[in-house]
Order: sequence, then C-alpha cells, then structure tokens
Amino acid sequence: MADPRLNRGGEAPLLAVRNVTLAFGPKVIQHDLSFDVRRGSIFALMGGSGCGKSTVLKSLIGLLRPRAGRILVDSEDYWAASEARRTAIGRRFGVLFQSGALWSSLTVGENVALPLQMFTRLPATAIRRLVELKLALVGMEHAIDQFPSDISGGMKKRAGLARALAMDPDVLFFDEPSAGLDPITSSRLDDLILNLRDGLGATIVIVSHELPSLFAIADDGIFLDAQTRTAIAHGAPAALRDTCPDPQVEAFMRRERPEALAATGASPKGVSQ
Ligand SMILES: Nc1ncnc2c1ncn2[C@@H]1O[C@H](COP(=O)(O)OP(=O)(O)OP(=O)(O)O)[C@@H](O)[C@H]1O
Repeated sequence: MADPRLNRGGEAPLLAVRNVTLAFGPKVIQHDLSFDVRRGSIFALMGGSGCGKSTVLKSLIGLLRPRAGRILVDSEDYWAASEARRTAIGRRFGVLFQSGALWSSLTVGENVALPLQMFTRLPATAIRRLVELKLALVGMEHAIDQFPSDISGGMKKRAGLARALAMDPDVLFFDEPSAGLDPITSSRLDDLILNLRDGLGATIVIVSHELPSLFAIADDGIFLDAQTRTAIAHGAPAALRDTCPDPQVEAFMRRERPEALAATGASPKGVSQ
C-alpha cells in the first residue's frame, strides 16, 4: 500500500527524503526519516530541543551526508551525484541562518552581492541593480550602504533573506528565522515569508520553535522525536495541534508544562518549554 506520508499532492515533490539516517560518529541523531516537501509548500521541521531539526536541515542543504538513505532533489539523488552536480543543485538553494550570518566588514549591499560575484559573471552595474531589487523585495533598499552593526536584528534577518534570494533559489531554508525578534517584527517576517512563497513561488523549509509563526505560515511538516530518534508525526502544524493523538506532539503544540504532560503519562523529554 502507498505510504500516505509521501506524494500526497500527486505531483513529484521538490525534495524527497527516503529512509534517511543521520549520525555523528556512533551517535545516531535521526533514523528512517521519509518525507516529501511539495513544490510551493512551507514545510516545518518541528520537535523539542536537541531532537535533530538543524541536523536534518544540514543534510538537506548539503552540509551533512546521511549515514543511510537518499535525498532526492527533483528526483535526482543529491548525495549520489558528483561534487560538481551537487554544487549545481546547491545553487538552487537559498539559506537564511539563525543570525542572518552577515559579514560584519561588508555593507548590506556588499553582503547581498557576494553570491552574485561568486557564482555569476555579471558586470558590477548589473549586480548593483540586482542587489537593489533583492533588497527592495524585503523592504531594505534604504539600507544598502549600511553596515550590519548599524541595523536592528530584524533588519539583519531581512538582509540575510535578501542574500538568500540573490540567486533566485527554487527552495529557501530558514533556521529559526524569528529567533531573537520581538512579536511584531516576527509577524512581519512571517508576512514576508508568505509573500515570497505566494509571489515568487518559492518552496520553503523552516526550522522554528515559534508556534504562532508555524501556525500562521507552515502548511506541512514533520515532528521529530528525540527519544525514538525518528519522525512521529507528519502534517501542518495547526492540523497536528488540533488532531494529532500523540501526547508528545500535543504537548509541544499546546506548550503544556511538564506537570501537565506527566498527567498524560507521557515523558516530557525532548519537549522544549
Ligand atoms: N557536529 C556535531 N557533532 C556531534 N553531535 C552533534 C553535532 N551537531 C549536533 N549534534 C548533536 O545532535 C543532536 C541534535 O542537534 P540539533 O542541533 O540538530 O537539534 P535541534 O533539534 O536543532 O536542537 P535545537 O532546537 O536546540 O536547536 C544534539 O544532541 C546535538 O548535541
């Protein structure tokens, strides 16, 4: 019988993870992971602290080779491909790291220009124009000549996002985009992420602890468990909150205190408060 977690849209998924095991030396972080990221979806990697969300993200963006299993990008086996092919596939990815990861000695504009200078042969005037366009997409065109130390945390995130967009990626990966932002800035970033999906047709994979943000933007996802070291639920965060019978998932989604979780008979391990 077909696995109901896979190919739910009928169309071939942009990313397909098949029976993947991730480990550091003898330490297995996650095993037997299988899921699809549908084109145009906002897919959430969820779970308590230390369950392996960032590790899964690393394997998806090409920074960690799985111990077993396959990761298919548009049906092409990423880790079985040559290094040159992997580099080419990787150019379709845009990554926004937690801090924005801007170079402090470069202006915002120079940061956004970096991938264009590294991966294209465009002349400086064309790069400047593209940088202006990418910054305008995130509402940061006025900050092109400012240094990261002169702008707020939310602006750094948006500048990092403009840099992630520089090469017109098909898929964007966000690691804790709202971390450290106040609720209003965080909600503006959510709107921006939704606009990128709806306006540019990007597919987005997101690691986040921020439940309001996940409920607002993610339409699919998996819930990773630190104890069993695999995914224990698949689906949109809001649907998991409302219908998932698993007490770990329910407690995470409803952010119950450990005492309340103990009353359900479930272990609080791996649930971040
Ligand atoms: N390079 C590494 N070498 C060894 N162990 C690692 C390495 N990177 C991460 N780990 C371990 O892998 C496990 C999963 O870490 P990971 O950062 O992926 O979890 P996470 O779910 O993203 O956590 P958080 O929500 O707290 O950021 C942790 O036990 C961590 O200590």
